[in-house]
Amino acid sequence: MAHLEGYVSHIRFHNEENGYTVMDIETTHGDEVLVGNFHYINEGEYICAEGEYVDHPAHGPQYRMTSYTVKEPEDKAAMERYLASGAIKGMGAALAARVIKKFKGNTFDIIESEPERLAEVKGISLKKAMDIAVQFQEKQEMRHAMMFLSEYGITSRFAVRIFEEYGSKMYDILKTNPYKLAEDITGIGFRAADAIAAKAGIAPDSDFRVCAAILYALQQASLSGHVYLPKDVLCRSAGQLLSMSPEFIEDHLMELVLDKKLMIRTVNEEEHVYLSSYYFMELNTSRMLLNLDLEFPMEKGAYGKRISELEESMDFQLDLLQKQAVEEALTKGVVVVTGGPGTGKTTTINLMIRCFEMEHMDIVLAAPTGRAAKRMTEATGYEAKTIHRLLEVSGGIEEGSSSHFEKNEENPIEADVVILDEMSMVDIHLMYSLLKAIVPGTRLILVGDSNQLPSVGPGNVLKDIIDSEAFSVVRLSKIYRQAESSHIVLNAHKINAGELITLNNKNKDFFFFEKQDVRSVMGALIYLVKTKLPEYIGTSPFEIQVLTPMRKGELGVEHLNEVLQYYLNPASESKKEKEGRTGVFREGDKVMQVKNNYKLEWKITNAKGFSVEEGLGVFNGDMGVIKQINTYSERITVVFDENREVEYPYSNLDELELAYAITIHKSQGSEYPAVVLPLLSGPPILCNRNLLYTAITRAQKCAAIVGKQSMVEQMIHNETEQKRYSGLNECLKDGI
Ligand SMILES: Nc1ncnc2c1ncn2[C@@H]1O[C@H](COP(=O)(O)OP(=O)(O)OP(=O)(O)O)[C@@H](O)[C@H]1O
Repeated sequence: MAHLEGYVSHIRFHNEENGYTVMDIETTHGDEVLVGNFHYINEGEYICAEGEYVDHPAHGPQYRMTSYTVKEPEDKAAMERYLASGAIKGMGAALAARVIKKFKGNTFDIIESEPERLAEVKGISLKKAMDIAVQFQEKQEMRHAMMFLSEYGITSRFAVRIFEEYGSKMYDILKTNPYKLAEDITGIGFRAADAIAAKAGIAPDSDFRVCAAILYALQQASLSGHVYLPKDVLCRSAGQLLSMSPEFIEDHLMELVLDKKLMIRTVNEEEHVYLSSYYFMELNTSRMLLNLDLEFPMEKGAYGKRISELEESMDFQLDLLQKQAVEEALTKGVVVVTGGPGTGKTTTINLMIRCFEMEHMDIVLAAPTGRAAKRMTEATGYEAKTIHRLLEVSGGIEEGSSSHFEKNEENPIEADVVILDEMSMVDIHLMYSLLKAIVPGTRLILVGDSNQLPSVGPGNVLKDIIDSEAFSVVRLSKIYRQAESSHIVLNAHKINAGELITLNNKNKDFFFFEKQDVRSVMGALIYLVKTKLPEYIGTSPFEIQVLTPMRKGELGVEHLNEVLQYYLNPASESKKEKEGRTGVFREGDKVMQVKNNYKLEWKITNAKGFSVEEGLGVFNGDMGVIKQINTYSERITVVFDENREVEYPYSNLDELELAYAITIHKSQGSEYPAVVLPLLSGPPILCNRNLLYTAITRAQKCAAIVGKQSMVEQMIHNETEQKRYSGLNECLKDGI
């Protein structure tokens, strides 16, 4: 063990995650390279480290630290060095020298206890003096906090968030109830908090621990789409987390109910346990929907006349259901139109729009994703917005709270009719936010295919609304898009009906390639994406979307992206790269935003590089291409649809993923010129009919399956949908 001490003259590298740092140290006998896990360190500080000298194979001799302390600067020279190091913003070398010259060895005492005196130095105003003092104090506190948190195994990245959230209360929270971190700090879950609690010596059967596990189990359930959990399911799942009996867990439920953190609703003698926020969200969604369902009396003759006028201007006859849909849209407050691909949903929306136009009504169209909104615009000739844009997302507020929209009950959407497409993708959060912004008197028309996968977020909104039988529902079933010319449509309907599909490749848009193992699937897939399909439909390989059921495994998203990146955007000297969470990002890569971020700024620039439009928000599922990686400013520029450019600081990179391959779940609501599906094997709970149906219906011009026919058949026969615990249906039925 050797001792090393000196000033940090330069920090060469610092990993936020684990604190690993490489720095140059200026010692009395020359410069040294010091490496180790440092949690908070600034250039200009004086370090006393214990450790050993090692000879790194690539970087040569260096000193590897095992423990260290930061020595407070005691003499004039050390103080001047610290102040001049850039640690305090607005203080450079010249100013630091003047301050030290004036206050000498008392400088730090003055900054701490009489900071106003700093203003006696030329170039420091009273305001600047106070600012220096605040920064100085924050640095001291932060270092102290970092050292404290590192003893609990907390990395610098989270330590900063914890300190910012709680300030000096943090010490108390860590010692008494570290589970609070799981509630308040994004990125810290129950398990991380539990590990901290164990280090803090908190008893395994403490109330805090059990309550935290219950809340965590419900939060995890919401990530799987559940709005509530039945009591027994919840107690079992929290019990498993803690290795405790469900009965022990049950005893703690009431505590959380009294604390207003949980709500319990009894339905058919079964107790449904909700996080309070979800309980009220569901209840209010139900109430607001029912309030919208007004009658708009109109004489039969009047709308009959409208419909005949419409028919006269068209080259085909409306079927009875389409007529019914239009009639109900004119006379009811809430109408649902559902049906599979090619059954005339878009045509029906267009008819409704024409009728509303005749009545001089204000019509607003929206869909959950940018891509779906774009399609709606093209199909109707009316501008359709994303629901987020319609609600006017405002930046600065975290996802999950519903108050991040400018449009709400106080500032509602001004329209006579709101028509929403791709309703199967709308989760309970979004529906609730949307309904808050629609006042009774506005008609709401919900269009979607209830056989698509349910929304990624919690809830089963479209299905619940249909199943509740509380509203007019028109189920379109006749397939109009000519079956013989589109095997995508024909096969989608067959799959939905549980019928096997013919995989003989005797058609123009639906292909199957039988392959028995991963290697052969991979080979065929690469050939299809890189060469065959771009030629066949006349597009670029980036327009061919690989969809897969899973994230993990050789045919999962992560591995497929690695392979496809290698073939479609290989490394080259001219392309910069940056290591991300799941792999390398490279200039020219196809990427996708994987969470809603209401704060990210985008801009559209003209040919001369001037910004012509700007806005906030990039949403889950938005796809783009990496235009530039700037290693100097540590930012990645991505160009999304409509040439929207977004700059991602490196710290936001976990919001991006490579998107050569994406999960079928993520593809919902989007359509692609061609889709390739590798289907070899997968867990039955995931690989069901719904999933195959959703994947196939994403393809516009061409769908190709590569894998085993038996797997395709298995999926068609597998009707088991993952159960979603959602109570909207019951609320609507009960009229609450
Ligand atoms: N009553 C009808 N008679 C004849 N053709 C019709 C009728 N209704 C719709 N069509 C035609 O059927 C085709 C499919 O209709 P449409 O695009 O409205 O279906 P969709 O349900 O919106 O399909 P998708 O969900 O795949 O977009 C269109 O070409 C449309 O013109």
